[in-house]
Amino acid sequence: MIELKGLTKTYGKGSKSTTALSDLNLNIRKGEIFGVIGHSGAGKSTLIRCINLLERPTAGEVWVDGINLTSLNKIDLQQQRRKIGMIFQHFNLLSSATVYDNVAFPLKLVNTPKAAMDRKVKEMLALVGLEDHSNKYPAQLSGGQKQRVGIARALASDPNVLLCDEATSALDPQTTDSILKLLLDINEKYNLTIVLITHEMHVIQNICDQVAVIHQGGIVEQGPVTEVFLKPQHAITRDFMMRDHEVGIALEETALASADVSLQTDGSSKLVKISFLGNKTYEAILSRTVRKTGVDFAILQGTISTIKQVPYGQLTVRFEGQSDEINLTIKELMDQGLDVEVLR
Ligand SMILES: Nc1ncnc2c1ncn2[C@@H]1O[C@H](COP(=O)(O)OP(=O)(O)OP(=O)(O)O)[C@@H](O)[C@H]1O
Repeated sequence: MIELKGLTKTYGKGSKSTTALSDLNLNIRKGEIFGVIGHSGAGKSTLIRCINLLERPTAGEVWVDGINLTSLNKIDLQQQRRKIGMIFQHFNLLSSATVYDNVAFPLKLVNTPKAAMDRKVKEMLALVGLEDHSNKYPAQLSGGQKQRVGIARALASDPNVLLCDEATSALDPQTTDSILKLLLDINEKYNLTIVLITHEMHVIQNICDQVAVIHQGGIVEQGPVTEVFLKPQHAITRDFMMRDHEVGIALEETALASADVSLQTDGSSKLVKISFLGNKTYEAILSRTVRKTGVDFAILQGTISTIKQVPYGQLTVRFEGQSDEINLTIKELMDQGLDVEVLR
């Protein structure tokens, strides 16, 4: 659906130039919610603005729906851009226009007949739950309501793709969640491809199918959110996880220290991290297994949460017993579909 090939963007020239994106490649499938996460200055805004060519890449190609946007002339590009909606951190609404006129704006630009425009605007306002606010001005709305207008406006032209540029960064946590829920509903209802950039892991965790981690203008890690979330490989990804789970990480460090003590006393213990996904999170797999193998365990740290409404759990556990019994326990857990990482 969206393919970025060798994307490079350099701002400025000579010694004062900054390379924001460097030979970046990315593939986004139709109907996916694809999140790009990165620290400030990593290149997120540049990347998302290159997808609809609000920013022209210095080199590389942008393909959307089988069309190479970078090869189009101005008129053809304008036409293709209508199929790519965009929402922004600070909403970018017309302050002197009503909610109705803000949503109608892209339809007026292409001379949509009045009756069709009225139908579409009302449909979009109902979709975002603002049908009773159509005569208000942006200044009379809350942040979440302003973003809902932004979403209604972006969807009014029936786009195939919605780009979200830090769309919830200016909102409080509760409003953020309601906007994320709306994006998820829209994705499901219209099979709309959504690309979002963010610096917040919980945004990715809430609604994304796939995630790419961007650092210094390149993608350093990418994959299904469940995989990247449960087994972060790159230091930058781990850093993001740590910010969201600081307490858990601190406890894990304590657990590692306690394992050292235990190892010094009897030698037959192992510290492991067990990850559960889906319904397995709620099953009594661990207790069933240790009852069978005769191993004791101490739980040193644990989390249960959800990734895009799928439950997952992570436990840091110290097994104690004969070393062959411990190894058998680990094997049995893995055979039952749990992910087990031996920490020490
Ligand atoms: N118009 C510009 N002119 C010059 N340099 C720019 C311009 N826009 C971005 N940059 C530089 O490109 C790099 C990437 O910036 P970009 O805004 O894409 O990062 P970001 O990940 O979106 O950061 P943030 O989260 O802070 O918005 C930075 O070093 C930035 O200073």
